[in-house]
Amino acid sequence: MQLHTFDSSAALNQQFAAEISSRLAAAIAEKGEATLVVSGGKTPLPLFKTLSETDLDWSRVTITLADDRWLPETHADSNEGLVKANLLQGKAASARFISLFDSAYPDDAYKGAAVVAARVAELPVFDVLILGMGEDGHTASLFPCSKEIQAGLAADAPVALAVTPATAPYQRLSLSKTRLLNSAVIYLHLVGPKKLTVLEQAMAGQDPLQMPVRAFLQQQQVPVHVMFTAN
Ligand SMILES: O=C1O[C@H](COP(=O)(O)O)[C@@H](O)[C@H](O)[C@H]1O
Repeated sequence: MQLHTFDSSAALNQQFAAEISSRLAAAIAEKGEATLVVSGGKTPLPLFKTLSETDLDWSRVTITLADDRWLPETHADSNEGLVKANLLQGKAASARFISLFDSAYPDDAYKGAAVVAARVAELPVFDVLILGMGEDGHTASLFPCSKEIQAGLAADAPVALAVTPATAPYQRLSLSKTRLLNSAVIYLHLVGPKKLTVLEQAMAGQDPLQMPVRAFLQQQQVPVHVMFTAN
């Protein structure tokens, strides 16, 4: 794991967006297409705006989420709604988006999970994966408080699974550890001093069931860059 610390959110976003677009451009040059996986929550909003203003052949980029709340995109807490309103705009408006929600089962992520998993299974190796982290050490929707945590971290997990966190609202749809690790590079995007304290706690112990973000920070399969700013 490499920790990159920035003086401000503006400096982080500028450097981070440049790095992401350069990796996506390299993937397009090599394969004709690129895949970007982002996270929801409050942290990535300014990054999404910067990315949406970045020159790139976005029509060759497929974007999906590491996780989402099981909600229609019109709901204020939908990560899909957030991405569509803030990232799939401007220069990035032509990117293809793969939803982690299925309106055929609007109230039951467990019934819809297989349909979403089939969509995600068609995607190649993720060229760029951006993860966030909660103060309980969850990442994507791999929550330590959920009964699905062992399944989500298992080597033979399906690519996506339904999750019900005990300490956070809504049923969720999360990509599994195995699918998330099928990435060329992973970025962990952290803003604020509390997130640094949680990162230090995650690095100080080993059990991913207690802090699932450890499954990404403490592995050797995929390079991980932590992009951090205190403010
Ligand atoms: O519940 C979630 O939280 C994490 C962190 O969110 P933030 O608001 O602190 O940035 C996020 O990465 C995840 O995608 C989301 O579902």
